[in-house]
Amino acid sequence: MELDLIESGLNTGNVERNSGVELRFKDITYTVKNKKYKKNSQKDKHKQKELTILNQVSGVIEPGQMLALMGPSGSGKSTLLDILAQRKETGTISGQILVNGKEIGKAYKSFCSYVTQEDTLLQTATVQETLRFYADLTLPTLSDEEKSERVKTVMQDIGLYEKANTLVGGVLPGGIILKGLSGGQKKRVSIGCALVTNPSLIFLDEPTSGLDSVTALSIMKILLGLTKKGVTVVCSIHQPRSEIWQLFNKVMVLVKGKMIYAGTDVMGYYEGLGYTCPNNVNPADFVLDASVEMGESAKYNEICAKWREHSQQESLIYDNQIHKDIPIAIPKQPSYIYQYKVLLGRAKRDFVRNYGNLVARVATSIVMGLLFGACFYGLDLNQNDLQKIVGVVFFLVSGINLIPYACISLFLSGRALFNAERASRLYHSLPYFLATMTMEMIVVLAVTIGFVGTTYALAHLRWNVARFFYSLLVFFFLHILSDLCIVLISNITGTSDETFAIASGVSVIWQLFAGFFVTVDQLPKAFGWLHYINPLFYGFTSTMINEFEDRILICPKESIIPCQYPNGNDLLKNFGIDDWTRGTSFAVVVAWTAFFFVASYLSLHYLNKEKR
Ligand SMILES: Nc1ncnc2c1ncn2[C@@H]1O[C@H](COP(=O)(O)OP(=O)(O)OP(=O)(O)O)[C@@H](O)[C@H]1O
Repeated sequence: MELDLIESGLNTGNVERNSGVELRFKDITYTVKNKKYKKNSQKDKHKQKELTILNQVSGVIEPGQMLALMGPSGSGKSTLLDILAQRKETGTISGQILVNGKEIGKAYKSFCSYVTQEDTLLQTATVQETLRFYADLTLPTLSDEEKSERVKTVMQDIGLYEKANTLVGGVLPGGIILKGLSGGQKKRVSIGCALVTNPSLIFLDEPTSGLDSVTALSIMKILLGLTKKGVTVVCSIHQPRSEIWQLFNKVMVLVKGKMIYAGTDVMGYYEGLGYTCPNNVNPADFVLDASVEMGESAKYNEICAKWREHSQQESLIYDNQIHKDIPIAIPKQPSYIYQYKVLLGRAKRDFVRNYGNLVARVATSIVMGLLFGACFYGLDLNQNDLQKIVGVVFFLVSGINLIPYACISLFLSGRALFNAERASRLYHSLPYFLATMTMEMIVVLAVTIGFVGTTYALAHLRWNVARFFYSLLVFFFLHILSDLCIVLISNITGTSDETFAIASGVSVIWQLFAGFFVTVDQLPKAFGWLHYINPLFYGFTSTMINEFEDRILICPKESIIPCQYPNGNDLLKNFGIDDWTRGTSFAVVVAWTAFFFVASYLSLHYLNKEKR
């Protein structure tokens, strides 16, 4: 039924299509550094410094064609697609890519879209919201109504109009399974995202991989429907069933990084080379098997040379063709503020629909506060309780530092989506980072109020409005700082196990040298500096001063032993922190937070790229 919708004729919404473009690539060569090559090594003297992944690959893709890019595993299909979609960020690329006979530079992106092999979609968004997010970021000049119209059209194109309000679904960070779309429907949404801008060309990396044969066929029929609208579809594909094979009207075959065929009669061409398809064999299986054989045969170079000669002649014909002029407009990039607003809107929705982490963190913080309160209920300012008050202050500092460990999987799980969306140049990393951190700060505020508020109330710490809010502010910054430290480590390592191992080591060192277990004066001189590069030391110092400065403490009456701490300042002196003020130590906490803010953003921006 869904397919009927597609085949019944598609409209293009309000977005003008750059229809009918011809894509030509000439002599594409792609090389990468050979990581196994060691300079000056006798053993490696026969190894090449560089590996050639694609070697002078040329081809023409005509408007409205449905093209299968085939070849054995490792032949360079994904690499060629990445280069044609201009998503390759590593290695050296040479050659030319022409749209209707012209090199169009930055405008190229407005003509084409790319669908990756894996569906990287936000689980908590509905189909409509997912497409609207793309429309908001890629079509910023359209009005709200026009964008809604466009999204509606795309949902019809991909046969998911009925599922507009269904969540994408999948496994949420932390392992909760959210019911949603099937694998095939998710693939359609990925295709829909690529269709929002109404591209003339759509590249798909193995769109049927991981799907059952019926779903794979329905996806390919959707793509065929697009070609009827003038969209050119280019798919890398492994071993399509014969019904899918018949949907293609052109095949390109890559073997060991070289093109050995491109055209509409691969069977006839292979027969000419001496490879005949036996009866009752799926033609796609035959093409793949024969291509593998050619790659291994002694005639491989001869076969490549023959095709190259053919393609050069073909190229001459295309060089002399007169092409329709195309509007070459460089797509308008929305401002960072606009991107931030769109990303914040999505982050809010995600936050509300995936509230498990928020609830767990706030509930844990309140339970921890209640436990602290129960253990240290109603502390007084007498000499016996002073050590307990210091203990509560320290454990608040260390607890706040440990709570962000609950977010390691949350931070890491967002990376795949971020990488994929950034590779599609949907937005810049800065608005993404700011939107993510804005939502995180709301949780941090709730956790800090829950934890610190409960403890302060029950343990009777310095309970006046100004002192309490000051402490809240210090703990809020300590929490953000600890969050950002984990974000930084997770961006560097990229795995939760390593993040946990490194971050827990850092926390132990920070806590050990925070000034509670070993005071500043007691530290061996060689380690003295460890206090000063330790954010928890400044947080502890600041809250200790807030708690004790200028406070009259209770001394035992009629005691023969002199009172140890008649005033809070004496206690601060004993901890070696009387040289600091609340303000200066808090300023250092803020400076550390700023440092981690910048460092974690830079790590996100520079270290978190798709390795394409
Ligand atoms: N940046 C790179 N550094 C080193 N080798 C690379 C790089 N990019 C690609 N390759 C190598 O180039 C070859 C072609 O890779 P590519 O992924 O394009 O092949 P493919 O035909 O898509 O394979 P498959 O069908 O298995 O997905 C592989 O051997 C791959 O390891």
